[in-house]
Amino acid sequence: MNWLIRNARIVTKNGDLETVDVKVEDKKIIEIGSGLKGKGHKEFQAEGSVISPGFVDLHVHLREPGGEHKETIETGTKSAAKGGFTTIAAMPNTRPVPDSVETLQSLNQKISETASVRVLPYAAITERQIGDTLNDLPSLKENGAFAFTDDGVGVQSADMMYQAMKTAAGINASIVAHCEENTLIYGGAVHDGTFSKEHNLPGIPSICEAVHISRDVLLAEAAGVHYHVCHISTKESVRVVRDAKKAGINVTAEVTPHHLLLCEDDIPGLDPNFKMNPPLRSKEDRQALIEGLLDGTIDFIATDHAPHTEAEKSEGMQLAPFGIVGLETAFPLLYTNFVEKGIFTLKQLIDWMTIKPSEAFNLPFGLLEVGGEADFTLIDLHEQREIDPAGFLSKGKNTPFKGWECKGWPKATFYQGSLVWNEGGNEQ
Ligand SMILES: NC(=O)N[C@@H](CC(=O)O)C(=O)O
Ligand SMILES: [Zn+2]
Ligand SMILES: [Zn+2]
Repeated sequence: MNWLIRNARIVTKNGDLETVDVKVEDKKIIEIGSGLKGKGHKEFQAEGSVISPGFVDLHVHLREPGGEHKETIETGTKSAAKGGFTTIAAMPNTRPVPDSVETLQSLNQKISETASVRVLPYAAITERQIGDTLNDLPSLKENGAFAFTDDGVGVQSADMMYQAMKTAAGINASIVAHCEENTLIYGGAVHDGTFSKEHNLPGIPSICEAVHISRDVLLAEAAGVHYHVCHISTKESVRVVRDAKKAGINVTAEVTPHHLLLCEDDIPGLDPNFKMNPPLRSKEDRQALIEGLLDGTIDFIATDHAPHTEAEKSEGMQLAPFGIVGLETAFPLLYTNFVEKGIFTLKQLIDWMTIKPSEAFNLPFGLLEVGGEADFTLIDLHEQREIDPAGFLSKGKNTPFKGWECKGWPKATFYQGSLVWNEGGNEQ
């Protein structure tokens, strides 16, 4: 399908909004300008909407194979499209784990059959993510592994991490780390702080994350690899990454919308929709994450979309699984609470959700440009609506943001020139 998007507002390099038409042919953007003429192009009236490159989320749990009761590649990518995402990277904590060429190939097959946006599959660092045996990273890379991670658990052995990093460096691949030192978890379900004390619960201290990051940046320096920190959550972690960058170490980091928006003081009670890993930390930690993003220590935003069933999330704070969904609420939440309040600019927010993750991993996505992929989303910055999990396309309804009033809803998403999400009323 060839499209002519009419009168969308594009964010220019210096952050202004300019009204443009965008012409799409053969999955590519072929022209951006005003008053463009089409020849049989289908028109899409985008008056009043901002056009952004499709969002890129490098931390998503699609749960398939093995966790289809929580999410599938089909439902997770529909949820992504509705949230404005056109490229997502799928975490490997599935059953089976993509730790062999066979399991990865079968995952790729399923993606090509059922995904409605681009899915980049991570492969695991260690066999079954247990941490004992290093996978055959070169073969996995040859078969389409986007990068390597054991997300869901930390790699406990420094030697294992070092071997993985050296191997990854040799094949120009990235190591992506869930940073958690098992001997410092203490059975915690929440952060070791005011909430854990008030409710007499075991807490996960900040050092549980920061000691792994400290270890890993030194290993990454020695191995000469690109090392990426998942869901950074503490002020100590931000400091370690900042110092490592200053020392010239090739480290990048991501932060989630929930760690930017919430802290332990916002947990209303023993509600497992506020339970995720890493946990919501202190308000000083939250402030350090915002500052880290603003000064470039933290490179981009990733949702860590982690769907679980309502039954699983009803097991109480201590027993319920860690994780919350994020794809359908990320942009509206961040736009409303940071851009509308003047803390981030619209351009900063869009960059942290598009070009910044792409640059960190050398991906050719995340820009709206002539000759580039026709991956974009049209966003209504004015209509205000309440977050209603019942309306999510994701199977997961586990969000702490139910009832939050937001603006900035993606109204239509195009992936490779196809309309993959549309609230309707704009096609002619
Ligand atoms: N973040 C979470 O709380 N949960 C993730 C695992 C992870 O990202 O570590 C999950 O798979 O449910
Ligand atoms: Zn993780
Ligand atoms: Zn995760």
